[in-house]
Amino acid sequence: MMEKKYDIIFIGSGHANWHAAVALRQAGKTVAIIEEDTIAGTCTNYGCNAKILLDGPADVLHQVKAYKGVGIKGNVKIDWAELMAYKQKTITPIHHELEKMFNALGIDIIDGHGEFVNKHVMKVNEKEYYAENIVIGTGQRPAVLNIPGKEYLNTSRDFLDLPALPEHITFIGAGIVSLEFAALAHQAGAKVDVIEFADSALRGFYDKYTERVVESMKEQGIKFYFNEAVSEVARVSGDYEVTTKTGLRIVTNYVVDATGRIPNVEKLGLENAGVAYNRRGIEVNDHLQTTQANIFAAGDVIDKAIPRLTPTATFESNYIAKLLSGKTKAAIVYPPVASVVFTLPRIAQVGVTIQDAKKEPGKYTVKTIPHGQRLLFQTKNEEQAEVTVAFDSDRYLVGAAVYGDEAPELINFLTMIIAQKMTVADLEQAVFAFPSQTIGMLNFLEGSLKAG
Ligand SMILES: Cc1cc2nc3c(=O)[nH]c(=O)nc-3n(C[C@H](O)[C@H](O)[C@H](O)COP(=O)(O)OP(=O)(O)OC[C@H]3O[C@@H](n4cnc5c(N)ncnc54)[C@H](O)[C@@H]3O)c2cc1C
Ligand SMILES: NC(=O)c1ccc[n+]([C@@H]2O[C@H](COP(=O)([O-])OP(=O)(O)OC[C@H]3O[C@@H](n4cnc5c(N)ncnc54)[C@H](O)[C@@H]3O)[C@@H](O)[C@H]2O)c1
Repeated sequence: MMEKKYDIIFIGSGHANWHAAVALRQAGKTVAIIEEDTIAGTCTNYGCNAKILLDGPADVLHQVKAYKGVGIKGNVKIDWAELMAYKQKTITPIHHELEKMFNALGIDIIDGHGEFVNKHVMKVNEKEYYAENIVIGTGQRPAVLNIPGKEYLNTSRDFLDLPALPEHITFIGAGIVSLEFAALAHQAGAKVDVIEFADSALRGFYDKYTERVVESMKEQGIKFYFNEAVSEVARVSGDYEVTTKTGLRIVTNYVVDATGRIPNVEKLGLENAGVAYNRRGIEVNDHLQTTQANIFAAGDVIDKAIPRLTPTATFESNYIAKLLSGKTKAAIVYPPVASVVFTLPRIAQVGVTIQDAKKEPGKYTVKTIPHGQRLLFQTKNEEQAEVTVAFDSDRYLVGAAVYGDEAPELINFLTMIIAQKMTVADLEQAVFAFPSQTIGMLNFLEGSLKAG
């Protein structure tokens, strides 16, 4: 029996979907969101927000340690249980607030697992719902290694809810999730090791800076094992023994599997709706339209080359809102996308990667700005803080990579210059605050950037 009819049904309530759901409802459309878990999705509940909240004191501690011997004495430490209680208190209300907003706007929330019956009909708990358009924003889930002892592996979501900090934590994978959590767990007082089957960490980021981060984390006391594939986890007298194919054995208190994330495309009935997908996600065209004309996809679940991040999911959601309300017919055009790894120290990048720019010296000019060395007074005793920038042949800034604790803010500043194609003359239209790392950056940039 058909329960109800809508203009648009969204599957998933994360950033990929809820911005469009709100905008389309405000534009007068009838809208429903199907959600089987917590409203607001990964970023809010089990990703970015929860992570950055726990990272706050770790970041402070990291900076305190940078002043040891040059102005700070004594030890400060993190009370994990207190911090976790603060995290729950701050993060938990957010999904309730969002739910209230949906209710107030008249967006129906359908609680349960959504599955396509055909290209217009979704089934949830044996009830059927019709929609003219359907948007798939089902996100990704953590990959779980298929090895003996996989039942002992914890995910990023488990880690972000740990009531007590284990004494010894072992992370499998040296990707973004592992290294961010490793940095934070170390500052919180845990003994930490990272096992990675490749020979380097944080693939895709500028290798000079990823190597520096790993070196810095090693100096802090975090152990790294590269070229090691975990083959088994066993229970040994209350602890866990992690074994790799080469025979490395680590006895630990807690194991986090952070070996990647996989798109939620199974058990969605995509075949019933004629929606094509592969193991990287749902296939879409340049209008985020799937192989079925009335069905769209957004966010992490899309098979895409750009980073799977909250701001990219939000950008896609805003685009779908414009498309389905008739405000645009144009293809989606992605602006430069900034990515940050919230390790301690942090790294970030945007636009043309420094690796790619270096491969084409005739096309790009690469410059290094060692602001930690040259302007140490503006950093928090961070001598290694550095930015590498790439300019095109017209001297526009087209790419940047940042190493240092202020990477998230600096990359946003550089992203603005790239996105707006700013020249020295444009930048001279504002007087920036001093001392600050941005103004330091400007002095160095001005020698290479297009004059006006
Ligand atoms: C630990 C961690 C830290 C992160 N940190 C950052 C960061 O600092 N910055 C950043 O930009 N990004 C970060 N990310 C990535 C970011 O969280 C994602 O890019 C973002 O959440 C993607 O949004 P989405 O809406 O596509 O997917 P999600 O937020 O995952 O939402 C998908 C929703 O769909 C629901 N769903 C799935 N299938 C069905 C179904 N069949 N029926 C009903 N509901 C369904 C799920 O329950 C989920 O709520 C992080 C991710 C993780 C895991
Ligand atoms: N700051 C951010 O923006 C942020 C933070 C966290 C997560 N995210 C999102 O989550 C995704 C990253 O998730 P992730 O860190 O789990 O994945 P990832 O792909 O970044 O890293 C996984 C790592 O695990 C390694 N690995 C795979 N199998 C292994 C094995 N058997 N043994 C040892 N190592 C193995 C891989 O070589 C890789 O280095 C990102 O793509 C991003 O979308 C973003």
